[in-house]
Amino acid sequence: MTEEYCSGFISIIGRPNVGKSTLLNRLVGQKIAIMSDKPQTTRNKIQGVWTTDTAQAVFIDTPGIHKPQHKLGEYMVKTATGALSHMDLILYVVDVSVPWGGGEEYIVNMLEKLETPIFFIANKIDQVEPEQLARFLDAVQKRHQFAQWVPISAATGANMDTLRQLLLERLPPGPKYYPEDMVTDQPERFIIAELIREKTLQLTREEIPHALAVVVEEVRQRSEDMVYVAATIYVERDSQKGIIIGKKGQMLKDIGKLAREDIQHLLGSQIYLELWVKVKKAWRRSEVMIRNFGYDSSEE
Ligand SMILES: Nc1nc2c(ncn2[C@@H]2O[C@H](COP(=O)(O)OP(=O)(O)OP(=O)(O)O)[C@@H](O)[C@H]2O)c(=O)[nH]1
Repeated sequence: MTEEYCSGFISIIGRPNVGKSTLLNRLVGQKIAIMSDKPQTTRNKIQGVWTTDTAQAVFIDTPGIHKPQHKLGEYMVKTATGALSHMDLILYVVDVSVPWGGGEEYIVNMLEKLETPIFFIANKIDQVEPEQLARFLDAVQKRHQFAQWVPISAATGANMDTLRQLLLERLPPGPKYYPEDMVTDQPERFIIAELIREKTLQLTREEIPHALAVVVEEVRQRSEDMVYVAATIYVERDSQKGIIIGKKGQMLKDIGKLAREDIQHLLGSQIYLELWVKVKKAWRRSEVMIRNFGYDSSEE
């Protein structure tokens, strides 16, 4: 039997301390940290990937879901809402051991504007009696609707199998974006792509938008101490290609040099890095998503 592979992008959101990281770690087992000194480049960064035989869930961090205190806050919230609308599923985590309050209502009001399916994750059920949990859920269910209500304990693992099952059922048909080994001990390919992307953004500054993809085509051991890496930088317009290549190819050389240094550091061996720049117009949404998530939330 051939079953269609499914994949999608999921964001875990919620107020501070509700257990988002604990839940993520339960789901993917390991956090992937992406190095960058430029905050914007890690906006919507990948937090982790969960791969099964039939599906792959990519978890994306969309910071900024909080009550805006000032203009920048409002901007952040707008960006976050934009990013959330690109997700296939949102896990909205709530701590059932503390009373439901205005902070939660604020988030829910914002979430209700989205069309993205949302699971209400009632976390820390190990902290409350069943009656208290029932009352909590009942109060929220009277006022709001969610695609699923899933009580769990991220700390103890209670009901996590149910959540995993429900989550897999929600993923649309799609490719395996990342190799399995990414969440075990070899996230090289992914990190190499991130490093190249980071250097490209760093050197070209505002001249190209953050929507740019790096695909690592090949990582091959050439000799005992030399690894060959081939990667393609995808952009949307010819003008952007020109900027990245630069005069007489100088920009691309500089990007390659900086990236190579970091990759050498990462892999602990000499690197031969070959970079191409290609224009690919009109990406599908899923393709935009794989572009390492530096997309502009206003684009479609
Ligand atoms: N008892 C209990 N504690 C939990 C559970 N899930 C998380 N915690 C604890 O709650 C605290 C906050 O958990 P985090 O996973 O760091 O919460 P977070 O939402 O990522 O927090 P921020 O990073 O501040 O947004 C930690 O001390 C966790 O150990 C749970 O299901 N039960």
